[in-house]
Amino acid sequence: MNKVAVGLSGGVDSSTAIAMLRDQGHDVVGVTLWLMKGKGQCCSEGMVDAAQLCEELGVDHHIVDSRESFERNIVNYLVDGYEAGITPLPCSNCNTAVKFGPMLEFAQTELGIDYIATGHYARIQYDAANDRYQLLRAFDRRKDQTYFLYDLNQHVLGHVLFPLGETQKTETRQMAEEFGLHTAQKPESMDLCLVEANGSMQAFLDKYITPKQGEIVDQAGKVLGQHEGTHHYTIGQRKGLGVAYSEPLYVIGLDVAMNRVIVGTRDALLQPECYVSRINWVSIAKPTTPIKAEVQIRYRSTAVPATITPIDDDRVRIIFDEAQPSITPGQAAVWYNGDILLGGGIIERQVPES
Ligand SMILES: Nc1ncnc2c1ncn2[C@@H]1O[C@H](COP(=O)(O)OP(=O)(O)OP(=O)(O)O)[C@@H](O)[C@H]1O
Repeated sequence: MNKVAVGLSGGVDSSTAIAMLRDQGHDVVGVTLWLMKGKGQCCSEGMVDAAQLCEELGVDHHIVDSRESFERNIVNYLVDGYEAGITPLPCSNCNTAVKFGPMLEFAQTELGIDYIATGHYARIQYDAANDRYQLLRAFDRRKDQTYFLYDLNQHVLGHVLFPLGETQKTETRQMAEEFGLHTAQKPESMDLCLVEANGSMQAFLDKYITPKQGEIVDQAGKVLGQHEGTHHYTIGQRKGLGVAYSEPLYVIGLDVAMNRVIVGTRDALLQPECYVSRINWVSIAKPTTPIKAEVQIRYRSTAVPATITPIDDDRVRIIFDEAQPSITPGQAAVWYNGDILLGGGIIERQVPES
């Protein structure tokens, strides 16, 4: 029996995770990070649900005020990124900088508890041959969240449990019912927490970034329309361009200096390669020669075959077997060998060829 501090958002997954661990005989406590002001998951509603759950289970519940860290690491990161013309991925950053590291630190130093757990759908296994903790895709592939966890370090992976890694989401709800948890029928969160809290990413960003009208142009620089601010657009976006054209048009570039949104046809979206930095090698040590792997460039996209060449400690070049659409600077590229997450990093802005 281990003592485990379980991260509780107030949702069904973390509720079931803590109940499962207690059922298996672990000595559990709940920890909720207070991330944002207002109502909703991660905010007051989530904290109340988590507190009620701990009361039902008869276990202690701790709330850690993490609002300042969330503001600094996530809100500022997003606003700065969108202002600079990229589409930052907040969730992996949130997991690394706001959730896992600080929660483990809190558990170990404040509670004297050596392990934390969350309701993420992912698996960890220890590879004795390489003395590394490996991160593996969840059994429920549709719920798999490893893409957002690529940046966790070995220390954290060695002290985290993912009780739902081998569970199908349908079974999670069933277990929650069987455990009699009041969160059993709570609806799924459908989007980023900040999007849920603000209605849309645009509404969130408009609170921080002053809209600045500019031109929508094609690759030749021909003006096709007007936009209300480059931060409203992302590479690959098709909807909401308001431009009439003979073929569907997509955002293929954001030129912040010229305050222009560049659009093109689907062919123009295809890129054969990209550069990725801020690398974290997870399940293997940094290779010295190119490796073949399957690379995922968005949470919901399929991993596709590619060759990854380490350039220096913190940078790789990825050449896809087939050119890919919507390679988006700021999003994570995460590479796998089957179920095993090998590593990942952040897609760099493409440097135009001169
Ligand atoms: N504010 C928080 N405080 C502590 N742990 C959290 C918090 N938010 C999320 N977590 C942990 O991270 C896991 C994944 O969070 P995510 O936001 O992806 O929600 P989810 O998959 O909908 O899970 P849940 O149903 O538990 O909300 C949660 O199951 C929980 O263990």
